[in-house]
Amino acid sequence: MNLLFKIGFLEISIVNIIDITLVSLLLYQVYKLLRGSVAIKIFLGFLSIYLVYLMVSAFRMELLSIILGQFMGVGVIAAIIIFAPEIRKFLLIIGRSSILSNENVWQELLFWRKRETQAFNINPILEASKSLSGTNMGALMVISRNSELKFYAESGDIIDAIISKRLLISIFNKYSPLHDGAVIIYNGKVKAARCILPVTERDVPAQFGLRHRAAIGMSEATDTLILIVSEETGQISLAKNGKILHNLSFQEVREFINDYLTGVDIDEKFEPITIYERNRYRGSRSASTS
Ligand SMILES: Nc1ncnc2c1ncn2[C@@H]1O[C@H](COP(=O)(O)OP(=O)(O)OP(=O)(O)O)[C@@H](O)[C@H]1O
Repeated sequence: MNLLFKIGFLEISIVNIIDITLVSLLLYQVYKLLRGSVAIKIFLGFLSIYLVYLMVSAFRMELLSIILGQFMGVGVIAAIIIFAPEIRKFLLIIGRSSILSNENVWQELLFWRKRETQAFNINPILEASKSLSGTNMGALMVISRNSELKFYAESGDIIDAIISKRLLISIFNKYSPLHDGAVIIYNGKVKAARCILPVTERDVPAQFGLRHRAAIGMSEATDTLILIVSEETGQISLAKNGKILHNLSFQEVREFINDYLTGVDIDEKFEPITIYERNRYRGSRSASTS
């Protein structure tokens, strides 16, 4: 059964409407993924050529449609090469938002194991952050609720020890051989230290150095919450889903980590980097005019 609607001389079926809605959603997701990067300009270029190609074909302009058709054919391969990092990110987003990406779900399905709650005592993380921030020691902590992040853990040194304030402070002590890089915290344990995180390729405010860029990059690639202690200012920030919250109080940090670990959706509370930049600009303008 396929219901048909008539709008003037146009006939649209339910399937057409679903098709158009899905394509619009897909294009919006691709736009969101590429927004702020150079790739968006290339993507819009491809899209315009494709639209011209469709129009030319509809008007049966054969010579032009053959030329543009050839270009589109080669263009698909070129797009795969040019957009390789974005395609990877897109697949990662699909993978991480799927319920099957949760390692606990696999364990449950395969071994009939009861799902464990990933909430654990976060006081050591907060106390260590307080101490590190007070002594201007930089730190980068990746908190994961549903994955051991083996791939990233293996880029550093595996530790697999129960978290404690002393352990975290020792790791991030400037003289410790483990201080360079990030720690991965999962299920109440420091899984690894000295881990290398993917650095974001987006434009970020100049004040954010490599530590913050790595935190944002990791939050784009995985469903984790990343805590950053700035070595320069001692300020504490959290990154989630490519967004960041800067200069947080310890109470706010506690609430965010607790919410994240108990499965509350906190993504909406984070500021996209573009908004962060705008607010900062407004803030500095009002400060200079007052
Ligand atoms: N890709 C990465 N993965 C993990 N850790 C990283 C990565 N890149 C940088 N770091 C960490 O960040 C440190 C450098 O921080 P940098 O001063 O450039 O950043 P920042 O964002 O300005 O932070 P801060 O405010 O602490 O100065 C490095 O010593 C290293 O420990």
